[in-house]
Amino acid sequence: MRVLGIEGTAWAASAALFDTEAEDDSIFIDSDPYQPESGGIHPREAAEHMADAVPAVVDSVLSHAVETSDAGSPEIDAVAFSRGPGLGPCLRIVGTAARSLAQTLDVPLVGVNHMVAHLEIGRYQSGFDSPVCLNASGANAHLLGYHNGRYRVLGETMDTGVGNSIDKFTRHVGWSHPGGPKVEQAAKDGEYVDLPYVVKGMDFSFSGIMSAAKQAYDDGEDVADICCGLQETIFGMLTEVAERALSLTGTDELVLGGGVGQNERLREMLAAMCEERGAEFYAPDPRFLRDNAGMIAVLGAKMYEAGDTLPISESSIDPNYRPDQVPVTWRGDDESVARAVTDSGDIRGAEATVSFEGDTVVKRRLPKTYRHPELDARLRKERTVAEARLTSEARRAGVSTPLVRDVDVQESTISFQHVGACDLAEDLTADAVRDVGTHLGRLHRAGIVHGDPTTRNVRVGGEFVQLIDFGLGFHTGHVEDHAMDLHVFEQSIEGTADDPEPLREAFESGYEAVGDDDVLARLRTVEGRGRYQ
Ligand SMILES: C[C@@H](O)[C@H](NC(=O)OP(=O)(O)OC[C@H]1O[C@@H](n2cnc3c(N)ncnc32)[C@H](O)[C@@H]1O)C(=O)O
Ligand SMILES: Nc1ncnc2c1ncn2[C@@H]1O[C@H](COP(=O)(O)OP(=O)(O)OP(=O)(O)O)[C@@H](O)[C@H]1O
Ligand SMILES: [Fe+2]
Repeated sequence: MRVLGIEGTAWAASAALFDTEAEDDSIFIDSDPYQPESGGIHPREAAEHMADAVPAVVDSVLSHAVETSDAGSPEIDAVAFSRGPGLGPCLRIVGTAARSLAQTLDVPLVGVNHMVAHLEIGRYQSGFDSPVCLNASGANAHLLGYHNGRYRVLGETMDTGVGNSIDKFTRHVGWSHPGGPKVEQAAKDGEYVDLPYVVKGMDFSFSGIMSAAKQAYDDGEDVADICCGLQETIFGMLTEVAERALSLTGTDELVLGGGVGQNERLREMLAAMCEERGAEFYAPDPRFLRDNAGMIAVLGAKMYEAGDTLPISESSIDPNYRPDQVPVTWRGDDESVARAVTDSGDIRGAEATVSFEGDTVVKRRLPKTYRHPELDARLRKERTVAEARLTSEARRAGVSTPLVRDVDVQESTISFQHVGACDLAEDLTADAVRDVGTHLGRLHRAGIVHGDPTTRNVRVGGEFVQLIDFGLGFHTGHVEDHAMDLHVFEQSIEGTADDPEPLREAFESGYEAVGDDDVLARLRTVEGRGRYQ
């Protein structure tokens, strides 16, 4: 089968031929990038570039198709194109080009989600079955896992995409677009500086770091040092949430996607994290990480094989096309990112190792070699202190938590009373989830957020449903922070439950009974935020 793919969501006008029967599975790609003269990507200029460059790259791929066919014709079976997400003016040009080519060649049209393509190229090349995927691209940053016919968003940025955040900083210091490679280069000569580190469960945000980085530059801090601090902080956050996703789902395969994935330091951190926990890591070659039509053609071929083609009349583009909206027609229903976790003896959580000594649980935050040593020391200490303090304070606020028996901040170790029979993830019932809602309501009333309320951080099967793992918690009366806590919990349910809706309802009814209505109202706006800016 031979599929011609066309990409053009933002900056890369690209076409590719994927021939599934070629000996080496070869993928021929021709791309023409748009380079803004100044500033960032201008949608109108980018669209003008698409209008010029898409026909040229398509022609070049068609010529290649003719050259590599015995028939003297291109022998294309289907045309696949990026349907979204991306810049509307660019997508429209690509959509028009793809429709007319499919009609001229008289072959089916396949509409591909660009973010799912960033994921599937890594899955295809790695041969992994059901990995967690970290998409680190310009306009996006999220973790995806497949479950029940859809890719679930396990965690994502609450504001801008990771590449766009970096590019905004480099614009501030007067460097040309794209900024990512320049930050990578400059960081090599820099010394680490501290910047705000913001992770909430598997979600994260970049705006605070970026303001702090710009401020540091304006204050005369060495730009190479800031670049080093930026990379260590941002990529440390992405690696941490990726690890949390592996831990939450029980998966031992991670693939990387997106243009920021070309960064050596990010790849090094992810590889080190995976090695440390015995997981496998795969990062495609740079030409398949940055926007390219090869990934569109590869996913296009899978979709075409599954009969997932589009009538021309229904092939409109969608600038906000989310990966979790895509019906995944090319994978089996029985595949899933969520697998049973078999625990024998010690448990390796995302952050710590936990060992059981009688009815005592000893939690140690061991150093993470992927993190910069200064950042690592700071986080381990801060979180150990927060966890011990907030676990006790939560009890006083009427929330069931284990007793804290001993704390050793120097060694980042805490001893807790053993509670519950299993994690909520293993026995996910509406009743237990309702109790979690009530607990969070009480906690918020006491001015505390949990910070990482997932189905693995709740223990069930004992006298009470108990909350554990307060290491990311803090004191706050802000509605926004409280709503974020609820969002993190709901995402963890949606990531793994077969039928999340009744659980969500139970959770919110539990919260409503004691918590603040404003928080539930804010939750609705949090859910729709930070996507594709
Ligand atoms: C929707 C679509 O148009 C969009 N595409 C996109 O953002 O292009 P992509 O090729 O995946 O990523 C580009 C980003 O990748 C960054 N980048 C490129 N090389 C980098 C490097 N060595 N280190 C860090 N960032 C890098 C650039 O600065 C830029 O922000 C997306 O996938 O979100
Ligand atoms: N007090 C406790 N009683 C019983 N089991 C516990 C207790 N504390 C931790 N565990 C078990 O250990 C696992 C990991 O603990 P914890 O969540 O605190 O570690 P972590 O490394 O912070 O994990 P993550 O960041 O992945 O949530 C829990 O999911 C739970 O199964
Ligand atoms: Fe992309």
